[in-house]
Amino acid sequence: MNSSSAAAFLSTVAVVGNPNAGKTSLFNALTGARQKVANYPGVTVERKSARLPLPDGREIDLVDLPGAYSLTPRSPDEEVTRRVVLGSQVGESRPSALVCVVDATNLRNHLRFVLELRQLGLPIVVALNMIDLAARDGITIDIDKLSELLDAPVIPTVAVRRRGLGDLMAALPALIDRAAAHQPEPMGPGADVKTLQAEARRIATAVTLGVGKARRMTQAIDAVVLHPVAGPIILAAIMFFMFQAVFAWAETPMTWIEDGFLWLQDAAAAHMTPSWFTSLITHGILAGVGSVVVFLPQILILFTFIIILEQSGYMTRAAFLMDRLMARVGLNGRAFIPLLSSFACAIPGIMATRSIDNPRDRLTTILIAPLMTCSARLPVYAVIIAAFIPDRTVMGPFGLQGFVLFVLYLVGILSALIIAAILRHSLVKGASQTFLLEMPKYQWPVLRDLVIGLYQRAMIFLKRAGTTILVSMIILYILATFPAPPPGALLPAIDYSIVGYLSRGLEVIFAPIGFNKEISLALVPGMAAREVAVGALGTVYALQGSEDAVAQSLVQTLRGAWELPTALAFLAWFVFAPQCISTISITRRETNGWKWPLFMLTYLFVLAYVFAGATYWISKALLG
Ligand SMILES: Nc1nc2c(ncn2[C@@H]2O[C@H](COP(=O)(O)OP(=O)(O)OP(=O)(O)O)[C@@H](O)[C@H]2O)c(=O)[nH]1
Ligand SMILES: [Mg+2]
Repeated sequence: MNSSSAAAFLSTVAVVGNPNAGKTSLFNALTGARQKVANYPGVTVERKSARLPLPDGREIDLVDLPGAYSLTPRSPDEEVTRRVVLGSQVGESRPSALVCVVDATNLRNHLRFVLELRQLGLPIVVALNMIDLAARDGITIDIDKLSELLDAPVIPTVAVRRRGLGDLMAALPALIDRAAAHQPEPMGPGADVKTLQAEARRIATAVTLGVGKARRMTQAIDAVVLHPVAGPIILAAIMFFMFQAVFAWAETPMTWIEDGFLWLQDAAAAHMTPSWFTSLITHGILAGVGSVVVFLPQILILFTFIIILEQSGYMTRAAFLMDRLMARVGLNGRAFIPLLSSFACAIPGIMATRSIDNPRDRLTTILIAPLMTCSARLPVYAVIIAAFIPDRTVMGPFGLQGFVLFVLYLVGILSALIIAAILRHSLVKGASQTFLLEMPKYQWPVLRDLVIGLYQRAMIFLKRAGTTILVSMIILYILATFPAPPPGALLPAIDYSIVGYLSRGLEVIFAPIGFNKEISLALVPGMAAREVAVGALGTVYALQGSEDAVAQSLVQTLRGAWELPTALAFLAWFVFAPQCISTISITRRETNGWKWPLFMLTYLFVLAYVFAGATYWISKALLG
């Protein structure tokens, strides 16, 4: 068979099931893909596919889908699942078979969807996933009986330990053959939800042999972490500790990276003849990119915490704790996960709003997502904090620097809640919906997922440093060195360049809020990606320094060049920072038009300006 006819016969098999059943874990384990897995419902919001070679030499196209409770979609991500499964997705062939993933500890709820899917007439195989957790809870399942009652093969699996994968693979060829032999019968009226629910219960009871010590551990932990008083205190303590760690643990690796870049700068300067090009390498690229890359350790520490909290199942408890507060400002409880993702980056956060069923709730969440402190802002905060906030302790062992970082994140969250409340009473009126959140079981984080998650974060960050940031730095450098100063010029060369003129113009706009011309200038490339602002400061100050001055880190330079009120105003600016271009464009895509992204841009700009200005003038008055 040549490749084109092979492609023509490629069958599609879809992985379907309730949210958090372990579909993506299974998909990753089977295909070697690295899609995001986390211990809460609603992680996958798009269709993802990969080739899978079967034991008999054929290949299939395996598709991972967002979790759904039924084929009656309640949110845009469930709609994706429905369309793919029913074959109504444009440009896509209907899957010829389904792998239905169910959570063995939650059969009563998960079997209902399997029964509904079975009515489609497609060949199915059931992956009875998470049997390790079932065993832990003392649940035993009669697999043969389940298979008989469902009239489909049932394969016990532990997706995260790769158990049962061989058996599952072995079941696939027969499935494809059956699909090829019969066209699925057209769907009849089908049983209603209540009937299916009752049947699911009946089957679950019939095949579940022993429910032993059950979920005693989960209940014991929940009694503490969901306690109305202890719960919020624990949540605040975890967040507080997380930001302390970001500063406390990152110091040593950051020094290494910083020293490495300084060494490179010195080495380049020493081995290359002084020229425009040498200066581009040392002052433009190394100073600019280096001042951003040093923040890699902090980003990784932050994500270690986030991933562990996600995987352990704690994040859903945090969502539960926040739900009352969020409901009070008119946010849907389902907004928690998208907002949480926005701490990494607003883009996946805004995409994750697809799991919110109510369009108004969804829009509100999209509009406030950029107020969650994304990881691109961490370098900006960190460099200013390192330069201006003394490294001393407050309250016992806790550091002032980590505390300030915690406060900055908190200000972002509080402003988001306030803005949401305002929006719900003005532009985006209407009742918001309550939601039911399924609490996942507690689990030890899977090391492999943690490592993959961190690796992916590191790559995203370094890739940006090597692309967006690098390119911005080169453009900035060129604009900062042309035209060359006239002979006998008295001011630093940069003052005669295009950048010099531009920054004097921008300074007019930003001087009232305490920004100098270097900051005003850095804000422009900062629109490409926020951390570029730091790189731009690195380059601009490196260019201003006298040629023979020893290279010093950006932190040292800023300490000498800025006053404290300016530094604080800069921090305040970035809490609201009119977001990067990518956020605007994803908002345009997800809201189908320019109206909302422009609104978002405007309101954030106004807030940033007002808050930075207020911070500047108030702190100036207080500090004399
Ligand atoms: N112990 C155990 N944990 C599992 C197993 N399969 C998945 N998990 C964990 O269950 C959680 C959910 O896994 P995912 O693969 O993200 O679930 P999903 O079905 O893709 O979820 P959505 O995309 O939200 O619908 C993760 O924390 C996994 O590590 C399993 O067989 N055993
Ligand atoms: Mg998934």
